[in-house]
This record gives sequence, C-alpha cells and structure tokens, in this order.
Amino acid sequence: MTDDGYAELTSALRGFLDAVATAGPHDQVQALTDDLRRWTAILAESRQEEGKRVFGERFDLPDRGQTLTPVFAPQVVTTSKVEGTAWFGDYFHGSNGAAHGGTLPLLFDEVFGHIAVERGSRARTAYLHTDFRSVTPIGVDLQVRAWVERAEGRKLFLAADLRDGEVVCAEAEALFVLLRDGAP
Ligand SMILES: CCCCC/C=C\C/C=C\C/C=C\C/C=C\CCCC(=O)SCCNC(=O)CCNC(=O)[C@H](O)C(C)(C)COP(=O)(O)OP(=O)(O)OC[C@H]1O[C@@H](n2cnc3c(N)ncnc32)[C@H](O)[C@@H]1OP(=O)(O)O
Repeated sequence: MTDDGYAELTSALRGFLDAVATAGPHDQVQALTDDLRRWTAILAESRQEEGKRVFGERFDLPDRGQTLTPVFAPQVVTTSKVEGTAWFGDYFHGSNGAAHGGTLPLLFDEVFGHIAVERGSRARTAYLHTDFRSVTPIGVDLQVRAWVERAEGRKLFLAADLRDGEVVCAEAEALFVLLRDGAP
C-alpha cells in the first residue's frame, strides 16, 4: 500500500459519514457547512477524468479508496470465488439497527466485481437478484463470499451470500456479461 495519506483519508471519510448519520441537531452546523463548501471548492480545482482519480480506482487502498459501498475486505480472491469480511457503518443504516435494503445489492455488486476483475474481464452487471433472509446488523463483522456458478460464452452466472456467524443475512444471484472488444 502506498502511504500517501489516502488510506487514512478513506477511513476518516467513512468515520465522518457515520458521525453525520448518527448526529442529532448541532449548534456548529453552519461552521460544518462552511468547512465542507471550502473543501469542495479546493477539490473541484483538481477534478480529474476517470482513470486518473483516487476514489474507487486505487487497488492498493482499502475499498479501492471509495466509501460508496459498505466496507469489504477480501481475504481470498480467485477467478472463481471471493471471500472476505463486510462491515456496514452507521452511514448504511436503514431502520431498527438494520442496514438499508438497497445497500445489500450494492455490496454484492462490489464483491462480484472482484471476480470479474480477477478474470481480467471488462464486465457489467446485467442483473442482480437479492434475497433478504435476515436483517443485516450495523457495526458487526460479517462474512461474505461469492462464486461462479457457471460461465456460458460471455455470460458469467454468479452467486453470493452474506452471513452474521451462522445467520444468513442475504443471498444473491447475478449475471455479469463480459464486454465485446471495443465496447464502451
Ligand atoms: C462499469 C463496469 C465496472 C466494471 C469494473 C470496473 C473496474 C474495476 C473496479 C473495481 C473492481 C472491483 C469491484 C468492481 C465493482 C463493481 C462492479 C460493478 C459492475 C457494474 O455495476 S456495471 C454497471 C451496471 N450495469 C450496467 O450498466 C449494464 C447496462 N447494460 C449493458 O451494458 C448491456 O446490456 C450488457 C453489457 C449487460 C449486455 O450487452 P451486450 O451488447 O454486451 O450483450 P447482449 O445484449 O448481446 O447480451 C449478451 C447475452 O447476455 C444476455 N443478457 C443480457 N442482459 C441480460 C439480462 N438482464 N438478463 C438475462 N440475460 C441477459 C443476452 O440475452 C445474451 O445472451 P445470449 O448470448 O445467450 O443470447
């Protein structure tokens, strides 16, 4: 990992989003807004095209340097399976201590994507079906795994599950389609 501060920034940004998500009314809200706008203007000056950015593009950083998805720390990545831990911060809270339902397919898409990338393929998600088996808790280390069910030409049929110990939180099935040469 390149120690240029971006791992720390990603972690700080996640912490900030979790703090925003759990804060009540605060008397410093205007100061916070002013600070955010100041940093927005500074960062806007160094806007880069896709391919030259940090966020989501740095494979040497945890979570590729992005905070869009829940934390996913892969432990095994092969061309046929991925295994790792997932962690939903407060930012991903829906209600009653459970993760927002839409964040589950988001996590699965990310996890499936690692298999496609490991295969050296440019691929896109054609469909992603999620079964919600049990509420997904916030702030708990969860186990996630995904695997290739079968490959048919450019079609990669994938499956995954997310567990809290013995409890299955969610399962998913997806079709990734490998892009034709020259496809945008
Ligand atoms: C944006 C790509 C990102 C990829 C990763 C990039 C960088 C790496 C970064 C990080 C790595 C780590 C993690 C990655 C993180 C996330 C990955 C997320 C990936 C995505 O989140 S990506 C965005 C969402 N995704 C779309 O934005 C797709 C919009 N869409 C299309 O771009 C086309 O639609 C496409 C390409 C899907 C197919 O187009 P096409 O022209 O290549 O092929 P065609 O239509 O001929 O279909 C070929 C065969 O698939 C069958 N087929 C197609 N669609 C089907 C469906 N829905 N249901 C059942 N069967 C289906 C046909 O029936 C035919 O089957 P058959 O050959 O048997 O007749």
